[in-house]
Amino acid sequence: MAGLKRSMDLVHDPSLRLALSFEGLSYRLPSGEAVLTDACGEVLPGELTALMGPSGCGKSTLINLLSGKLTPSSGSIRLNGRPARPREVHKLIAFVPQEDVLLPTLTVTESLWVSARLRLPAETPASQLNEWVVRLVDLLGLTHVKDAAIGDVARRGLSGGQRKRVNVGVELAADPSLLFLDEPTSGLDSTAALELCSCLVGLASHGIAVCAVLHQPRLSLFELTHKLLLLDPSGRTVYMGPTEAAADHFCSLGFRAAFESSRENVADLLLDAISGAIRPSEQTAAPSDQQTPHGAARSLDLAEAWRAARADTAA
Ligand SMILES: Nc1ncnc2c1ncn2[C@@H]1O[C@H](COP(=O)(O)OP(=O)(O)OP(=O)(O)O)[C@@H](O)[C@H]1O
Repeated sequence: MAGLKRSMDLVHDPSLRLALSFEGLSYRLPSGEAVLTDACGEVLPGELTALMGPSGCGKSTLINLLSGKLTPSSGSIRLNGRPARPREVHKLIAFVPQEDVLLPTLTVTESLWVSARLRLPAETPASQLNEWVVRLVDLLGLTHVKDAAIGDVARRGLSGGQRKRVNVGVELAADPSLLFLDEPTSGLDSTAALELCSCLVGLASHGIAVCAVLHQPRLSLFELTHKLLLLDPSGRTVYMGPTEAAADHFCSLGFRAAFESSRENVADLLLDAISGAIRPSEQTAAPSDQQTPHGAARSLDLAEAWRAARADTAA
C-alpha cells in the first residue's frame, strides 16, 4: 500500500482505489468520556457517502479517526480488506476541514498551484503541475473565476460556494484516493450546497471514495448521495447502506406510518427517528406509557436492529 504511486489524473487504476471499512470503532477522550462507541461502516471508491447523525454524536470524530488524525481506542479499520492504519497512507487520504484555509490575496489558480507544489513529489515538473491545476479548476467548475482573488470580508472575492470548492481543490491537489469533508455545505445556501455536492459526485465518478458529514441536506442533495451512514447519539451505527434504501429499513422497524404520513424531507425523518422525535407505530398505537412501561419504541435499539438486519442479509 505504501508503495502506491500517484497518477495525477484522478482516474485511478484499480490498484490506486481505496475501499475503507471499519468495525467496532470507538474513541475515548483523555478524560475517559466515550465520544464514539461501536461505529461500523464503509467508504467505497466511486461513491459519495453521507455521514449524518444528531449533533454531538461523533461525526467529526469519526472522520478524524478514518483519516488518521486520531487513533481509535478500539475497533479496526481496513483498507482494501487488509488491516491498516490510515496514518500510514496519509498521502492517499485528504481531509477538507469545516473552516476555509485559504489566503485571501491568492487567486483560485494560485491557491491550487501552491497546494499541488507542496503536496506532490518535488520532482514533478512545473508543466505537469500547471496541467494538473487546469484540470482541477475545470473539475471544480471554477474556470470562469480561475484568476479571481479568493478575497475576504474586507476584499470582496469569491462566493461562499466557490470558496468551498477551492477548499476542496486544495486537498484534491494531492490527488487523493479517499476524500473526507467535515460539513462542506455549512454556511452555504441550498443552491450552492447542491452545486458543491454535485461536484463531489463528479469527483467520486473518477474513482475517489468520498465521505462528507452533512447537516440538514435538502431532499435533492440527499438523493444525490450514493450511500448513507447514520449514527445514533452514542455514535453507534444505526444504518449503513444505499441512501435510497434507508427509509425502507426504518419502515421495517415500525416507522412506516410516521414516514408515510409526513411531508417532511426523508433526511429529517431519519434524524427524527434516531432522536426519538418520531416513534414506531407500535408504540404510537399503545394506550399509554403507563400501560406499556417497556413499550416497543423505548426499548427499540436502532443500533441492535441494524446489526440484526445486517446479520440477516449476510446469512
Ligand atoms: N478534543 C475534545 N475535547 C473535548 N470534547 C471533545 C473533543 N472532541 C470531541 N469532543 C466532544 O465529543 C462529542 C462529539 O464531537 P464531534 O465534534 O465528533 O460531534 P459531531 O457529531 O461532529 O457534532 P456536530 O454535529 O455538532 O458538529 C461532543 O460532545 C464534543 O464536545
